[in-house]
Amino acid sequence: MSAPVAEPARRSIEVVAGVIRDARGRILLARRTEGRDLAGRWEFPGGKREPGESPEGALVRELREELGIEAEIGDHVITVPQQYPDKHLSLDVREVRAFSGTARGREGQALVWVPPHKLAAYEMPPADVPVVAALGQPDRYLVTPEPGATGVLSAVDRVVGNLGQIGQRLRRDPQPLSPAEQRWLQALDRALASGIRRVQLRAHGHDPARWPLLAAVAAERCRAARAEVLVNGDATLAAQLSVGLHLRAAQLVEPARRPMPDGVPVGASCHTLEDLRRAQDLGCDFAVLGTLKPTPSHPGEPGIGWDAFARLREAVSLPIYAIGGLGAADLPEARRHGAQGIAAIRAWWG
Ligand SMILES: Nc1nc2c([nH]c(=O)n2[C@H]2C[C@H](O)[C@@H](COP(=O)(O)OP(=O)(O)OP(=O)(O)O)O2)c(=O)[nH]1
Repeated sequence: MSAPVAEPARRSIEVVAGVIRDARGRILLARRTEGRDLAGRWEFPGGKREPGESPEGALVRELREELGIEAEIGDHVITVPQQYPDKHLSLDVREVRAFSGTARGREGQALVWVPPHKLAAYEMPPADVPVVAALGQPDRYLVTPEPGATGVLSAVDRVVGNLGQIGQRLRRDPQPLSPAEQRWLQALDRALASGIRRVQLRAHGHDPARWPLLAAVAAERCRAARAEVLVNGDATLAAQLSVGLHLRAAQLVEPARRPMPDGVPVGASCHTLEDLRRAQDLGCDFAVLGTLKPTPSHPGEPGIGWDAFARLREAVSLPIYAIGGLGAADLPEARRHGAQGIAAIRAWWG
């Protein structure tokens, strides 16, 4: 009998990279030169941390060597753990608060200054997808709670064929909304006023005949606040309201391709590595992973904790929100484990 073949040991590298902005707010990317791993891809300037070096010290040295600038290191943005075929990467990204000198590619690398909203158009290594999202997308994802007790519906309200008209009517005359629904909309308004810019409209247990109408009004309020909206689970309703779709984990097995057109946001709830891989294969824009900590809404579930979150996150190249028993105080820790931020009902509800 032959001895079991040991898996080849994977190298582990720690890399620090900087977000360098010019006076116009554009961000500097450098192109990886030929003959190196991931050649041709664009990256945030930086490099490997040497033994004994602090992350800040390593970044100052790398930016001096690669670009000829003297940098002042600012806030932590995100640390992305990422599994590559031949190595394990930890990519620690920092803002560069200020720098002196003119950035030049001193190692023959091409440089480009990119407006933040155009970063996603540049082909970058897998670990940079969560970095670009962390720089431009909300770190708080509100999941709405159940709207509560419902009122009486008129026959007209039951006709959900023309949501646009019904939504218009409800906005002019809020009478068809029950007191519980009105309180729910007021809480949504407060959440939007507090700065929430990504919302999942979810109404487990709400009267399904009333939900499309309430969702239409809620979507309109989110739009007015320039918040992105995704409807939980219902692709037809999402299309009728012209909003995004948030897939439940059980729905990840159904579609063979992205269920909404490009440009319309698609999120997914994930619990396992398989869920995350499916979400990535489907072309989801982001995922929600949990449950992170024990929470009253999931009694008996211990929560996976941050280390397990990071191990799951590193297997895919997706922005991922952590969910479950988390709030604003957990945002820095979330970013240290590669999370886009925190998804929550209670913590973000008005
Ligand atoms: N500087 C930088 N590196 C990145 C980014 N994204 C990303 O995956 N990386 C990876 C690519 C490399 O594997 C590693 C940076 O290593 P390096 O540039 O100092 O050295 P290298 O090419 O010799 O890397 P390696 O073969 O030793 O892994 O980090 C990024 O945005 N900036």
